[in-house]
Amino acid sequence: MRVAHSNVSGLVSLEKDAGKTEPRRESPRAARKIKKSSRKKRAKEVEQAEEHMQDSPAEKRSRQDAEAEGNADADGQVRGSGGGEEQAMAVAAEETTLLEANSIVLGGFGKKVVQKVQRVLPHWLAQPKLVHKGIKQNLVPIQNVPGIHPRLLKKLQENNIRSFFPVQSEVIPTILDTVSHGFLVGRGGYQPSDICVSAPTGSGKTLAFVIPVVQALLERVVCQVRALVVLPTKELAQQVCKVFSAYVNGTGLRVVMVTGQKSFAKEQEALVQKTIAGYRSQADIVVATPGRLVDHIEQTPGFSLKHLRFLVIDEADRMIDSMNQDWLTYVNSSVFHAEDSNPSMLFTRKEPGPVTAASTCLPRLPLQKLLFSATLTHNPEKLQQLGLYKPCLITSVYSERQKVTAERETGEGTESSYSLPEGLTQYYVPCNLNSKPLILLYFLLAMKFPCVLCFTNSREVSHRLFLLVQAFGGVRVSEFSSRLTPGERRRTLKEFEQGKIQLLISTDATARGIDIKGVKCVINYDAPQYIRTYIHRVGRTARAGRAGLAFTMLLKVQEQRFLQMLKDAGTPGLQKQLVKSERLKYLLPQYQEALSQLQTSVKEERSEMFA
Ligand SMILES: Nc1ncnc2c1ncn2[C@@H]1O[C@H](COP(=O)(O)OP(=O)(O)OP(=O)(O)O)[C@@H](O)[C@H]1O
Repeated sequence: MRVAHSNVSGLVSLEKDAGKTEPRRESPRAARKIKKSSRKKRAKEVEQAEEHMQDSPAEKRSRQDAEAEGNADADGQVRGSGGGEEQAMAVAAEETTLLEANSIVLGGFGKKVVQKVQRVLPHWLAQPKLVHKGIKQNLVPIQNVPGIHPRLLKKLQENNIRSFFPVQSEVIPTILDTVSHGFLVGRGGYQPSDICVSAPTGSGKTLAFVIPVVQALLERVVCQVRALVVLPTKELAQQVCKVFSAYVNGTGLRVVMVTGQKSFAKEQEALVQKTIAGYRSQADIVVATPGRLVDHIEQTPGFSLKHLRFLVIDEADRMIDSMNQDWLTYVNSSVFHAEDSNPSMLFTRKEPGPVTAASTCLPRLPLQKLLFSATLTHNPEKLQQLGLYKPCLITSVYSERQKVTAERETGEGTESSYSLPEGLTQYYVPCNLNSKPLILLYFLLAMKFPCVLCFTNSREVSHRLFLLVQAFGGVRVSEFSSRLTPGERRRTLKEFEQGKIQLLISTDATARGIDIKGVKCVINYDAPQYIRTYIHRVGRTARAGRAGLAFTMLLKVQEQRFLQMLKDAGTPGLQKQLVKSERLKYLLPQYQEALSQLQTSVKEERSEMFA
């Protein structure tokens, strides 16, 4: 039976069911003892009560008299007054003790001292190789970086690259070192380490993997898919594909992009060719988005990754977030469990495991993973999903001050070190909902900001803001979001890069990785929710050591949280930029007109949608 009663703190406690829960304080033995003694006492009380009932009438009367005078106790012995109460209290106290001994406290909402869990990171994460340099002061002439093939040096010069950025001069030799004995076997026959690179936006990570991958494959004889680069968006894949194409040009290596920009059949044709002897790979390097890649692994006959040597995961933290698409499982099964794998192959394919005598008997073709991101997670559980082998981490920071420790957006409570571009100047602009569009127009019209990339938090806001600015006039404006077809998106980015668009209003579709050289200023029209989003958005400017401005519009209610988020992240020097309402006044009449025009446009669009 469960009996509810109040304990001292007023919380309700339940007498536990026998055998279901354990006594709260006493050991089982002590509890049994207490129970036994209480049973004895109760028996004694019952006995005495019975005796009391059996008294002769005379005795009863004298007892009653004595009781009336308050002088009788339960034993029939005459005591001092109040003896009954005392006894009742003693019994109650005893029962409470007994019940407490046999009960658990539910709730327990009082403050408890919780011991802080000390996080212990794996050594490779806790002790990264730090590239502690700024871009401009630490350019390394390309000839000074050891191991680069003369052919590639020539290509670099052709592409106007005279010096390497710090992260490139560190990462390129590290990767090249792992292929110093050719790409078919690791050094000494061992599986090479996977390499993770965490470096700020615009620090040149793309070239840091393009150069060593192309160099490693320069000597290949048969065309097979040996490098696979996976990226989260089509635009990024296209960008990376362009860089690869610039460096494989004239080498005989082939790069194929599979992102869904072309029809599936066209991509299949580009990947494999059917001959009388079977299927022949047409690609050495495949640049892909995860969904389309899985489609080809499943549905393209002859497309195989069994010769894959490099798996490059760009924007790695974002790609980890998309692990639920299971793309890595498909890649692994295509690499290690290919149906047409030949057991008599000189180089075996086995997933990396412990080094044993048996494992070193046959030469193994290793699969090396290369991870790149400006906001690489330091969460071991997340990284574990990638199945990294003896990874090493290269982290680039400009200064201790700019070392950002944050990963609050995921709420995972783990610390990561991010850093922002050296040439970035950041401001926040206090505003209210009505003044937001006016401030944006003021920046563009009065302050004449050229080439502005403006971020909103949704495609609806992007579209309306675009319509509003268009209706206002005087600004060459475009929008970029999933409302546009891939072709329109490509065209828009091109025009923006060519300077034909002054203001590009975008969702977070352009927040990551997109490299548009002329972006002078980023405006967060809607404040980003997470530090990672902020870092990628503002990283569209101040690239490659250039200067750039970032403005974040903040409503009063957002100010504290946002500034705290940046402060927690250790982001220095966010300055306040006030725009006084008097300065916006001259825009008001035209703005009112634009608003009513916007209403008409929205109505028209709605009626078109439901027509
Ligand atoms: N050694 C170099 N010399 C001159 N320019 C370079 C060099 N390396 C890269 N760049 C240029 O710097 C810009 C940024 O490079 P990249 O896009 O690789 O940066 P990133 O680190 O990948 O940035 P994000 O994290 O935003 O993706 C590009 O325009 C690129 O052409």
